[in-house]
Amino acid sequence: MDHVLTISGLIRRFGSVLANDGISLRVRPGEVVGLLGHNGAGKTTLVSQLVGLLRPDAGIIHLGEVDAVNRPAEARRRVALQSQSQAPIDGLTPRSAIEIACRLRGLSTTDARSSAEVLAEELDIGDWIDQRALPEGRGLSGGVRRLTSFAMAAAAPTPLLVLDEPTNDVDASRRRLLWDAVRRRADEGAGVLLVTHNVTEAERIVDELVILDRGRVVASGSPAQLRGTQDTDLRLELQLPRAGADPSAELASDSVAPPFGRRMRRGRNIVLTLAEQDASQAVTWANRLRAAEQISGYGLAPTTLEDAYLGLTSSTPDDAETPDQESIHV
Ligand SMILES: Nc1ncnc2c1ncn2[C@@H]1O[C@H](COP(=O)(O)OP(=O)(O)OP(=O)(O)O)[C@@H](O)[C@H]1O
Repeated sequence: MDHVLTISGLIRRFGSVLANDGISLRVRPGEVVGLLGHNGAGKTTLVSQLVGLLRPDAGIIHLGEVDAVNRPAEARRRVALQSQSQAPIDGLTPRSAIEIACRLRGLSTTDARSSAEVLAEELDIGDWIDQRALPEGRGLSGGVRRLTSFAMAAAAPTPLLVLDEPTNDVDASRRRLLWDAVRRRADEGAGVLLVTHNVTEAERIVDELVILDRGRVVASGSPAQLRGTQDTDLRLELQLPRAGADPSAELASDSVAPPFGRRMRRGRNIVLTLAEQDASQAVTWANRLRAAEQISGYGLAPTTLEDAYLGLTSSTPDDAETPDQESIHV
């Protein structure tokens, strides 16, 4: 099947910063591809190039058959973008903003009207659809503005839909509606590139994930592939006491410990993966550690993509409280 987006060997520098360092990725029609990365990983730089706001230093960007670097105006017609910053809708109502976005993409007045109605219903923003956005964030909440931005991008069908952190400021129940609306656009044939640093949310709706770290692709594949574990695998999280040695540091010489897969440390928490059949041995081991006050508590649950993601990417300022993060395969 032809790809709606093909990026190959993309390089973009800002002075001495290599913001995109040879990135390659593809999006097929009907597919949601998540682009994950910490702050500063290079996500927005990539998006800006594919919509023609920045020119790459090297590399290929094709939107379908169109070379987006050399024919940006033509490429722009094949992609709709919900950018990370709020759409400038002050003075407009959500209804008029969505209808204008539709008209700019060539829809008739009648189709623009019905598209705004459908999206208001889909996203449950009917109560504010005729309320005017005012300067300085007055008139409409951040969440309704964000949903309106999404609706403006999604209202007229395009081969590629690019969403840069679409759920910022949106409440939990409308987030769900938004994800359903994204999935629906893909099921209707659009390719979706979803840019986010919210791993848990992305995991629920994406078909493929591309993980960026410091401008480079460090991993890509389906969520199950990236978790790097079997669907039945479990994670045992040990909480260490404030001043205690790490009881998982000497696993090889611990005869009671079950075989573990991946071991990751974040501050005072140790996450170990294990096979389902070793669960009861793991609980016995953890109970013994707790009785000996070597740990203050533990939890056993299915493995998460977030564990794999944190193992693949470099530490961020968020990890400042947990400077001793390390990822180890044992
Ligand atoms: N216009 C610019 N001038 C100089 N440096 C820039 C510019 N834009 C981005 N950078 C740098 O390029 C790197 C990648 O930034 P980018 O905004 O693409 O990351 P990001 O993954 O989108 O981050 P965030 O999640 O915070 O939006 C960072 O080191 C950033 O400081």
